[in-house]
Amino acid sequence: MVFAKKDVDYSLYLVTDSTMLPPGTTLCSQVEAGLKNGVTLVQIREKDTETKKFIEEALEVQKVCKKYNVPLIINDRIDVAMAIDADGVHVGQDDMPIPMVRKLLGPSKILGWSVGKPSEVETLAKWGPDMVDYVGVGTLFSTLTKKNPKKSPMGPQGAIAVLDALEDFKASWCRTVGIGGLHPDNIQRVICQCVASNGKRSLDGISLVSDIMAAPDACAATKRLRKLLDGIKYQFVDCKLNETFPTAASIQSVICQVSSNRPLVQHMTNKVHQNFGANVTLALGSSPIMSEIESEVSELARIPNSSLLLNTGSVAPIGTLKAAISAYNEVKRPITFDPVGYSATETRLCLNNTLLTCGQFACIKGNCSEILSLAKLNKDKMKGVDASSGKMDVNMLVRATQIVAFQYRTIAVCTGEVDCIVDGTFGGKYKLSSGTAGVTAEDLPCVIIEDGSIPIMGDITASGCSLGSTIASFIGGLDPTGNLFDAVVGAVLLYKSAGKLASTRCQGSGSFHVQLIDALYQLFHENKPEKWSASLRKF
Ligand SMILES: Cc1nc(C(=O)O)sc1CCOP(=O)(O)O
Ligand SMILES: C=C1C=NC(C(F)(F)F)=NC1=N
Ligand SMILES: [Mg+2]
Repeated sequence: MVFAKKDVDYSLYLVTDSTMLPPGTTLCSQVEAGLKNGVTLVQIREKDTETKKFIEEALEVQKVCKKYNVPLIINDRIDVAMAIDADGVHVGQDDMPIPMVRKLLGPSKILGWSVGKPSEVETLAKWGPDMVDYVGVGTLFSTLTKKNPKKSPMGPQGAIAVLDALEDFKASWCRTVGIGGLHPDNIQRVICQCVASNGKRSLDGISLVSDIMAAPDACAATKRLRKLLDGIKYQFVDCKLNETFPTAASIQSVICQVSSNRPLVQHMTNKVHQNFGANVTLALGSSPIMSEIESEVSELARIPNSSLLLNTGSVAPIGTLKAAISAYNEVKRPITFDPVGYSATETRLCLNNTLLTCGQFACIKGNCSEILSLAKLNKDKMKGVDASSGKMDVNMLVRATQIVAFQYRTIAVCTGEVDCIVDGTFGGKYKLSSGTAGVTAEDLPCVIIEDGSIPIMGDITASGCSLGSTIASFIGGLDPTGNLFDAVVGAVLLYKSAGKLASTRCQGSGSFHVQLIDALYQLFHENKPEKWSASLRKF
């Protein structure tokens, strides 16, 4: 049986591994359980099996695949693939070169290649459409399944770079599956975030080993995966994600929700910010808890209206920060991420990039340089920097904020003289293969808040960090019917207006600290956004 290549369904691609079978299961029983519940492609990958046994197993698996009319791919062993007339072969970068494999297999067989970086895509594109039919994009997340791993986890951002390369090098024929550490807790995020920057393609499927092969109930495991793949909405927070333009009325409603829900805002943040952040949170009718104890994150996340502010000035061990991200994601409670000093040092770059792959953030907020670095638009690439004033051109700021919002499927906030806020959640909608149907970062709705500069803001500690406290309070205080974008925009608008008010009342930076808390308290409790000095405008 020859499968027409265009008909291959890459959506749920099972790769076998008989070294992890639970008691009472066999290679074939696990594969059949998968096939019965939605596996659409099978690859037999048995690195340590002798050829004779490998062929016996492959023939058995092939029989089961034929029963479900699903193609069988053989990993690495081209000889075995030809001997049993399998439907295709998958090879890695260090296996037989693709052109040779294609010569042996002939044109109609399916040929897959492991790809980890754009340069490998350039090679594949040069070979043209008759060579590689699909690529395994990985290693997405750390995994114990692949022995002596040669690649460190690339995260969704690494996969985006590969998807971009496929578009840049015009390899439109080539399909893609993500692989490496994929499980129900990260699959929707991966499909949602792994979209080419031109919006024209997302992954065609996901490929996994242990989630099914090591599952005591492979039927249930496969059903769960199938449901996530066929879903269309990634509801990562317990509130509304619809893209509406915030108004004074909608912001007033957010404040009513916050004051009645009194959110618990867990701060994992730097020492300097802790005290002031706690007072800002209290001024906003919310209750702060400054906790970096790993063993209590799950309990805190489960408290109604919990909200996590993760400020990477925190000195908590990375394991604690990762545990907090997982705990809040698991219960769909919001995380506000503040990648302080994002790329100022190698250490911070590595820490921030690692945390950015660990979970879904409701909001990512940073200053101009942090957002520009996150968007990989560092200054020298920036035509927009005005030589004399050194001021950043608003267009560049908006562009960078849109890129961050798009790539992390989050609400991105860039703070400075002008604040930009972009909604990159797409309402939580996601889809295999077709990306965002061509919608790109620059199409994303952006709100600008300009109220002139407040120079004294820079003369106090934790002014930027405390905007994080404000955002986390507002998001955390939402009802399930509350709107995430309204909450973030409302928080920034309130903070900017309070800053302006405080700067007119203070005598210096010392009293500015106090005046800022008073102004936040006053504007919050008055709850008259239409009277605030800072104003919104659509970009
Ligand atoms: C077979 C394989 N290839 C990878 C790559 O990165 O190319 S990672 C991997 C193992 C994936 O196993 P699990 O789903 O259990 O994490
Ligand atoms: C190393 C591998 C990487 N990717 C894939 C697949 F996902 F199937 F493309 N299979 C492998 N064996
Ligand atoms: Mg290999």
